[in-house]
Amino acid sequence: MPGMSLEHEALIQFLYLAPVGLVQADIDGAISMINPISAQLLMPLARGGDLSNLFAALESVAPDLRPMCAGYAPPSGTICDALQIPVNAAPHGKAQPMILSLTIVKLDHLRIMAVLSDVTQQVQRERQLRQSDAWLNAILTNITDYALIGLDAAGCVRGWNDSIGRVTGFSAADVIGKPFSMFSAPDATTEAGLLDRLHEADRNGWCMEEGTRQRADGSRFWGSALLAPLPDRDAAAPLVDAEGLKDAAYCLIIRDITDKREATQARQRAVFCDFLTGIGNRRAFFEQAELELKRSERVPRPTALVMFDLDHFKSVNDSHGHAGGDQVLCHFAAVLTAAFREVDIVARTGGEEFGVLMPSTDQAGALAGAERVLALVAAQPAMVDGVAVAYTVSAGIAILDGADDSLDPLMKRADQALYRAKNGGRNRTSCWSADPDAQHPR
Ligand SMILES: Nc1nc2c(ncn2[C@@H]2O[C@H](COP(=O)(O)OP(=O)(O)OP(=O)(O)O)[C@@H](O)[C@H]2O)c(=O)[nH]1
Repeated sequence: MPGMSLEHEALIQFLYLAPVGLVQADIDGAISMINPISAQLLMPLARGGDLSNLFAALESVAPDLRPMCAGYAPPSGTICDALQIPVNAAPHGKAQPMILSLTIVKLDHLRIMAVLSDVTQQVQRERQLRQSDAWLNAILTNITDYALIGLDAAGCVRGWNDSIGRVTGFSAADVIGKPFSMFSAPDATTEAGLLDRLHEADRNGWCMEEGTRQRADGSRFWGSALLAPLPDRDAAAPLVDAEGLKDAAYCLIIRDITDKREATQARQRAVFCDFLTGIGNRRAFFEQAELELKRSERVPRPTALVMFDLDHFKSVNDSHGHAGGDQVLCHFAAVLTAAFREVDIVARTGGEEFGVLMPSTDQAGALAGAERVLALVAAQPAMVDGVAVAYTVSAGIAILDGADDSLDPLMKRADQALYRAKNGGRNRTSCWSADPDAQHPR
């Protein structure tokens, strides 16, 4: 029948193109059909390259196949399922002994079908995973400068290893059930920042950050935090032994790297620091702010931008020289650093223009921050060659809008508010509003 031959042709084509080895044989192993992948896998094993019989071809590596098939009584069914056959003779050019996976299905009392694949790499990966487990266990019990913490899906502490006490000074009673932000200094993180880390770990498989951490006694250290989601735990085979860690959703490893901080910061300074003031440069501001904006897109939260511009700076330069003007800029950068949190992104975005992006901050919080800066500048003039130089600054504030798809519209609004503060007489703050008359002047 033409239909039959078409079907047969399609089957043959499928067998040839299948990404695994397929062999059809009779119940005694005599091969009636073999696809190229099977031939490739079996050829090096078959004595004299003879591929007429499946059992004979595999004789040297799986001698019990023939009796296994002969002894399989049911009329049809799976004779063996993903049987791993180590091929002792490593193939040419490969140091790794090869491992074949073999499944044999009895189709009827006359025919069997075999599925063959090379699982060498998979087995190697499984072995590596087991090694990692062993390694992780070693960390848990032996290494002392890491604190290993198990977190639940919401980022709250479930368990820890003994070294948590050595690294952070916290005891079990202090940490259990608390969000992992408790290990960060309060001004170095926000509640939403904690969720960001969990999302980033979920998306990328891990998340690593460095920052100021806090010990139980309030003292601070520079620490790295590696956060990794854990695969679903099999209760019968816990990955780690410590109480509370085995069912954790995330693994957090905190390390005290105070001694490496200088090297890390020197590298970052070269790329992301303003050469004059030492605070973030324009590039750092744009990169970090875009990142922050993406985070607030995923987990909405208020985000504020404050743009500062020194007033009549040209006349500061004219009176005290360009070098004197530089010292005033440095003074203002130091004021900004003191006035804002570590989590805020503070940068010099232009000549005498500075930007501060404040995560998880609403208009009232941003306004308070800007007013704090104006008060500090008024209270502590810059010192230029031993002479006090009084100066003032204006600030424009804008809040991230759900429609903002980049930093540009937010900056534009903050600039408009800043322009209004300047026009309103300088040395003041202004919050952007869609209605220009309603913009909040100081
Ligand atoms: N010392 C110093 N001056 C700078 C630097 N970058 C920009 N400037 C000066 O900053 C001044 C900015 O002047 P303008 O934009 O006219 O503004 P302004 O005099 O501050 O007046 P308003 O902003 O309107 O209050 C110019 O004189 C620039 O030369 C810098 O790195 N160091």
